Amino acid sequence: MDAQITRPASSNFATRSAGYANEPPLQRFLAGCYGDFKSDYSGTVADYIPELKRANPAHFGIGLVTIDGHVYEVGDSAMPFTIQSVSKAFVFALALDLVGEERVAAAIGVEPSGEAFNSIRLTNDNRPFNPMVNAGAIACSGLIHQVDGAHAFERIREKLSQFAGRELDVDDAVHASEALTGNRNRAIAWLLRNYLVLQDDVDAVLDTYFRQCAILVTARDLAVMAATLANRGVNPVTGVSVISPNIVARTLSVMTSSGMYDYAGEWIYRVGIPAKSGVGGGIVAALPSQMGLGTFSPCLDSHGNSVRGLKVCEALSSRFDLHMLNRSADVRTCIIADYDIFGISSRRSRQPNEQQILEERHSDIRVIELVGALNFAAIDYVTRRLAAEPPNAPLLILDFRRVPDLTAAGAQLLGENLTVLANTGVTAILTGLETTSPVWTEVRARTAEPQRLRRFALLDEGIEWAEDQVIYRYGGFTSSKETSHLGEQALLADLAPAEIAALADLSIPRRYEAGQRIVSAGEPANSLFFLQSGMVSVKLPSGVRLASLGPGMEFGEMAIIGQHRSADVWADTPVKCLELPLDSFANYRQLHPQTALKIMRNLSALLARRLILANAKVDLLSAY
Ligand SMILES: NC(=O)CC[C@H](N)C(=O)O
Repeated sequence: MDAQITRPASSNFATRSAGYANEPPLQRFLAGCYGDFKSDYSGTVADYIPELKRANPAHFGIGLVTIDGHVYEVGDSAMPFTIQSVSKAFVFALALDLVGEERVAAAIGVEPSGEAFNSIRLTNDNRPFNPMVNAGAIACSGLIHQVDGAHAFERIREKLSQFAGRELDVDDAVHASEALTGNRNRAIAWLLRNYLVLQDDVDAVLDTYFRQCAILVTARDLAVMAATLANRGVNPVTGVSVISPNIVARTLSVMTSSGMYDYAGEWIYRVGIPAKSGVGGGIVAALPSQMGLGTFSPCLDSHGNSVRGLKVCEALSSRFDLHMLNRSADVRTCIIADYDIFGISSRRSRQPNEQQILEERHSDIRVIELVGALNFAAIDYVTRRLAAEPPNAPLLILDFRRVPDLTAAGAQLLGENLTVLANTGVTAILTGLETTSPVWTEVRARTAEPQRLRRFALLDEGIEWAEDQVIYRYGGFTSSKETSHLGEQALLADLAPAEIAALADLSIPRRYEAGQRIVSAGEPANSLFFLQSGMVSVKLPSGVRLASLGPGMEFGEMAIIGQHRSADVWADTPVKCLELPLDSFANYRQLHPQTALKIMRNLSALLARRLILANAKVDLLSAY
């Protein structure tokens, strides 16, 4: 355990920073803690396990891992030491996972004992008080042994490795040392055997327990493990789902009430972060939905908790107000935008009669864009806002593209609300969700009126579908199969029939199959197109749709003023159009300057309209 310090405390992060020259304030704070507490040699190194006596009291490492997987490290954060009792939290989680809540509860309580970690006292019904003291932890190892027998330890090592995000090893010397001297634990184990809390071979269970305590970790590992608990069971560094959120909640509960042994009450009062300590000098602390902390310093106080580790936790909690019960959240921030479609149509360009319907009925479609992980309180707010604020649009779009998670309670409230709305004729359109999205599955399962519930991957698709419903309802639908005459083209507005006929003569009739690319971004722009029937979509090479066009609309018209195509145009249906080569058009312009002027004026009007629409969208985006 006397390996060299691999990285000096003060410089391991300075070289890492990129971008702005200064390091993040939290890194500075942790480095400050290291500086402030490293000269504190109070407490003593655990010596009842002889091998632990060899720990170097100077060692001091801090790791902190954020919910998005960023790792802060200071001091001896890469120094290995034995996990000892810190393992208890994670092995408890594993036991719950393997044998289920009922069997765990039958064997082990969840009451704080108010006694030292190695207390031999059991509850009145002869169970260990909780899984965070030795008796309860040995009982947990026993439960896992009942399932896995000789492979119990390997199962534990694997699970802890997943929590840490790397393969963990064992310190054989510490294991052997405790196995040789751990008679008090042996006494506890035999007592548990007497009450049938342990049902397997006592020595085999004890060996599993001793070995699990001798697993080697670093402060960084502990921080990742804690962050996995803080992140509802998903390791934020590896992205691996290690344990279910339900089990995480139970594990954090016993850490809160008993993680720091007979200091647990004081700890939760002063620091307010679920934590677990071990006699190897480690502490894990997990602040739900924010971060995980891991500290290592071998000198322990009279409760068996690392002195410097306690100080780091206290300093961090008080400096940044991290007590878990001192929290505030403004649910109102979960709605980032709430609007009807006035001026904000989908990217599908509409025929004039369709456009007019949408302009009149814009308040029939309400869009609410949600943001952030949504819980019970946030969805309650959304449902109240729907009840209180007009418009009572028959088409309600809820956009989830910025929502990473919806709790079961949130899904329940939303499902109930959408059911009630459906019964009053409202169709809910959830956008930003793939078919496989758990949010979609959850909400759909809880909405009793599935025919009034729709889903689209993109908000734009949802708006387009809603627009179609409005247009259909008010009788204005123009079939994409309908054919338009050249005179209906906006670019040719106000041209006399003879002028239009002359242009038609210069054009080449074209037909395209559905799915065919008509124009490619980047190629020379040497013609423009008048769409006579069918639908086309203008898309960026990335696949983002800029517009969908129908009969009577032109595309590629930017060729008049630009050298290259700026986007792809795809046929969505079979398409019939007229292609007007630019060189023919150039000749025509020279011969008919007055007609050309009208066309240029129409082009300017088209571009102006597009700019007004784009401005409305920019305005909407910047308003939130
Ligand atoms: N508090 C602890 O870390 C105790 C663990 C140690 N292996 C023991 O059982 O005594």
